[in-house]
Amino acid sequence: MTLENKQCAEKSVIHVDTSSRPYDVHVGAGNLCQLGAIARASAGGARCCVISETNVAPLYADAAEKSLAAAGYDVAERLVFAAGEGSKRLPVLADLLEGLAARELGRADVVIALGGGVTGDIAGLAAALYLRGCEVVQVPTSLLAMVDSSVGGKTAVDLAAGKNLVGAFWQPAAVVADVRCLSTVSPALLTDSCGEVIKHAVLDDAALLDELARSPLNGPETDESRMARVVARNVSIKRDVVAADERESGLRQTLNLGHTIGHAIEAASDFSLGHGSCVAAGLCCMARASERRGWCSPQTCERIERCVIAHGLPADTELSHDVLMGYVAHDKKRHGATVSIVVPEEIARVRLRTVSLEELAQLVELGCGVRGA
Ligand SMILES: NC(=O)c1ccc[n+]([C@@H]2O[C@H](COP(=O)([O-])OP(=O)(O)OC[C@H]3O[C@@H](n4cnc5c(N)ncnc54)[C@H](O)[C@@H]3O)[C@@H](O)[C@H]2O)c1
Ligand SMILES: O=C(O)C(=O)C[C@@H](O)[C@H](O)[C@H](O)COP(=O)(O)O
Ligand SMILES: [Zn+2]
Repeated sequence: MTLENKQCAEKSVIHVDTSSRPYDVHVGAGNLCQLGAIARASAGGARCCVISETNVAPLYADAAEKSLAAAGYDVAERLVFAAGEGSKRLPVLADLLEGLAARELGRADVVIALGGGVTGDIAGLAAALYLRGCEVVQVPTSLLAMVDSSVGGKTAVDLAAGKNLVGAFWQPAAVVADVRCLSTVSPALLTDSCGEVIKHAVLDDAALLDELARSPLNGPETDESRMARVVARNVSIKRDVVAADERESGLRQTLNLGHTIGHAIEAASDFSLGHGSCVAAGLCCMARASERRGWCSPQTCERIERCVIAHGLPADTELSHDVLMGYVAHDKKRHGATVSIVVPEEIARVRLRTVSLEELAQLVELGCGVRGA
């Protein structure tokens, strides 16, 4: 195979057909230089502004802006906020909105969200709000953002009461994922992101789960080609769900697998633990609870735990059940005295259950902190 063909083989385009707007997710090595052309074809507009953060902007904003200018955009001065979950807050959102206004972006102009899930969430929300909605192109640079947060249109900031409590559904005009950007990601962040990859495999792809358990995605066997394939498969899994249920009235709630307990672990750590690691721990806790309730087999639970542990991700939490329940009580999926949870039954089969807070407390007792007990 010639080099040119090999590069073509690593590229894929996944079409996402949500009811509010259809768009394409471009996955491949070296895609960043195509950003301008993809934005022009999908979002149009005359002017654009890159929103990024202090770690990612020095690495990739010049290349992104060069590509945008080459495609004919009038590129406004970029907006850069402090990296980290601590920035996913209303004051930072307000600064970004003031920044877009100061740069005189119009409603037909384009926000470029360049970064990990934090950037995608807050820049996506800024785009949803600014002038009651302008175009956004998502350019995910972390693995988590490539496989999950850039796709599906959930945007949000956090409140003191919990994660993602203020947000909007706002689909991008396009997603441009360049797996080459992962070359600058730290091993710890790559590992963290694998939590959402494993979640997708548990939801819909038993063969992928077993492949990942044998050969972890954060291991030495992963080259750009494998990474691009796994990212594209993850995007397809998420695409199928969000296309069927964009506003999370049913099926989309399954994407919250591992999140009821995961979000609680994340908030209790004051966001010092990464989102993907917390999802991995929450997923294993729910799998163990499911096994002990007789909802899934020991083998199913073990396959999930094995894959999580093979990636060096946490398979449990040491937080007390009281602390966990204190945070779960603020979960968005709580409706009065009940909470919606996602329970693994088999690999590639999960069930949504509505449980009382008392039942959830029992599941937490069964699934969390059981190692060595
Ligand atoms: N909207 C959704 O559907 C959705 C889905 C999953 C997660 N999320 C949200 O995403 C966030 C987590 O995303 P994340 O893990 O990407 O966090 P993040 O954006 O904070 O990125 C993690 C770290 O990696 C750095 N980074 C990102 N790309 C890099 C690169 N290419 N090279 C070097 N450093 C890089 C960042 O600067 C940061 O320090 C959470 O806020 C979570 O709630 C949203
Ligand atoms: O896209 C979705 O839907 C998801 O639930 C994906 C999750 O991985 C993501 O963490 C999402 O932000 C969680 O949504 P929330 O509504 O529980 O905050
Ligand atoms: Zn998540």
